[in-house]
Amino acid sequence: MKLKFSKMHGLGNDFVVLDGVRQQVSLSPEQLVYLADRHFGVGCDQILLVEKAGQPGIDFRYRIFNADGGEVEQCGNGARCFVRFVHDQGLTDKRQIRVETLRGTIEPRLEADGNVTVDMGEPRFLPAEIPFMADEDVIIHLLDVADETLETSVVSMGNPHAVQVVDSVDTHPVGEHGPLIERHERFPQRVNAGFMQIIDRHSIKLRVYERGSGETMACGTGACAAAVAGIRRGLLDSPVRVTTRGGDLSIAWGGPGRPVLMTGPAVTVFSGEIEL
Ligand SMILES: N[C@@H](CCC[C@H](N)C(=O)O)C(=O)O
Repeated sequence: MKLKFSKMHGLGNDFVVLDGVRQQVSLSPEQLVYLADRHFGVGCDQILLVEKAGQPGIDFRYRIFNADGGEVEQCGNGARCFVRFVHDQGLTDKRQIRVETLRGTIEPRLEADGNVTVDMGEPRFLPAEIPFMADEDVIIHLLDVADETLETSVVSMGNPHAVQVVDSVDTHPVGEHGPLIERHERFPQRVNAGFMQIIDRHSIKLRVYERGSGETMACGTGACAAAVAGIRRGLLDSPVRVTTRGGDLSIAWGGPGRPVLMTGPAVTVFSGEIEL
């Protein structure tokens, strides 16, 4: 089977994007892992699949697979690439679309300056998939990791994030703590581990060790989760500039009950065809 794909990225968080509207796409976990493999396949952090929507009023269905082949609920940098892909490929002429994901609807919009703003929906501090969370008002949880007790905020942006404040993202042991947090027994579905350094009330530096992909250059939902956690903890004010290893995102949040707006770039690198 030959599959057409585009290689895209949002701040270096890179994707293989597949058009499942005009071609038949049904991939096994092994084929997904092969596509994501940086040595034997195309190479990416996530594979994004565009499908026809299953409900009226929605433009497309958006499916996301981590590099380990597991399907997940949400991907923020991918959402920006998604709207650029469907627009540039002629799948729609709309600049703002409604997209269904495994956890609700998001609305990405292509801006005149080429950036994309995504209405990511409401964050939640009581994710059903994280059973140990007992009270939505509890915004700091103590997590024992590597002989240390970490103060983490657990935020769902559709997908789960455990975010902590660190003194320096450059020297913090992200590579050591990230995998331990990702697979901590308190997260049966595993979790994305965020490490944020507060620069001032409107800016942070962020590294994210992603569930199923390892540390990435940037994580869109991780940026939303970190900004939301910082605002709820009284450390930050909206909008927040989030500086990742791949560049900057702007995150705006009006507080509980309001959606998170994420703005940043979406870039196509090349398109190709691969035999699977
Ligand atoms: N890179 C993404 C998040 C992708 C999914 C994540 N690894 C998960 O397992 O939840 C983003 O930009 O949000």
